[in-house]
Amino acid sequence: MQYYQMTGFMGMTDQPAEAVGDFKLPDADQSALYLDFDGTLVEIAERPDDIDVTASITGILDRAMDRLDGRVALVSGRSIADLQKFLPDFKGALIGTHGAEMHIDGVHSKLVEFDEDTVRRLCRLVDDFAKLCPSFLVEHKPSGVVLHYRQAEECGALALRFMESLAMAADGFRLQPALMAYELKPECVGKDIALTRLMDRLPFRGKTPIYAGDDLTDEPALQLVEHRKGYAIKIGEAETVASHRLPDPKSLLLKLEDWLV
Ligand SMILES: O=P(O)(O)OC[C@H]1O[C@H](O[C@H]2O[C@H](CO)[C@@H](O)[C@H](O)[C@H]2O)[C@H](O)[C@@H](O)[C@@H]1O
Repeated sequence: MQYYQMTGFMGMTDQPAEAVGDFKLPDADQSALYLDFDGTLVEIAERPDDIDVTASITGILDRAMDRLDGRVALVSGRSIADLQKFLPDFKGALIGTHGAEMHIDGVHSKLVEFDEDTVRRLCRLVDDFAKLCPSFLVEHKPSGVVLHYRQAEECGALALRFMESLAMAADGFRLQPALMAYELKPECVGKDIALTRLMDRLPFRGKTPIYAGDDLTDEPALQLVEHRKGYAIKIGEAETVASHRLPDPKSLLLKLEDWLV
């Protein structure tokens, strides 16, 4: 049994055999495009602020917005403020902080309730802890906090123990393991939950969903897209519920470029 089957992300039936990248995207006129950000659209970098949002990425997003009449959304673990910092001209929908917030048509909304005092306390505690090992990097989010250890790999186990303890003590919050990072986020947050809300409103409603994502946090969203008979695309080699796969962000950009001609 595979990992995602054990955790309930993946059904017990075999996935269809398909060579990596060997699939055709559906008619753009009938589709909506949902893209994870880090590791899917942009390559992973040493630090969250080091990512390179290339002209090719912004160009593809512009073309997709045009070709799909605005049915393009980014679905990220990053906060919306952070996404907007990297993509100031993007006019599509944004789902941020793993589904805790949404920005659409210039309107920002908070999608889940959580205790803001607890978030402030968690941020302070993680900030203090990180001072013990200067290579740690702390990222504050509106609804949580991330402890990055990419520059302090030897401290990964220590980071896990500390963040696990905080998760146990903070009512309503849970630990989210991430790429070389541990995050504390509200229990009720999920990209799939936010995505359901977005898919059910115009201009996304009734269109075939195409979702690309690389992380564990994308799996519930990929599962939702499979369920809705859309195109779930896993980026990278990790196990997945998705029926389609591409090796890296570069190949996703090429696939989208071909599709949008
Ligand atoms: O949901 P995503 O858009 O994939 O965001 C997931 C997290 O991405 C960022 O952290 C990761 O990417 C960084 C830049 O490549 C990398 O340095 C870090 O090690 C990764 O964990 C972001 O900082 C987080 O807030 C997102 O949740």
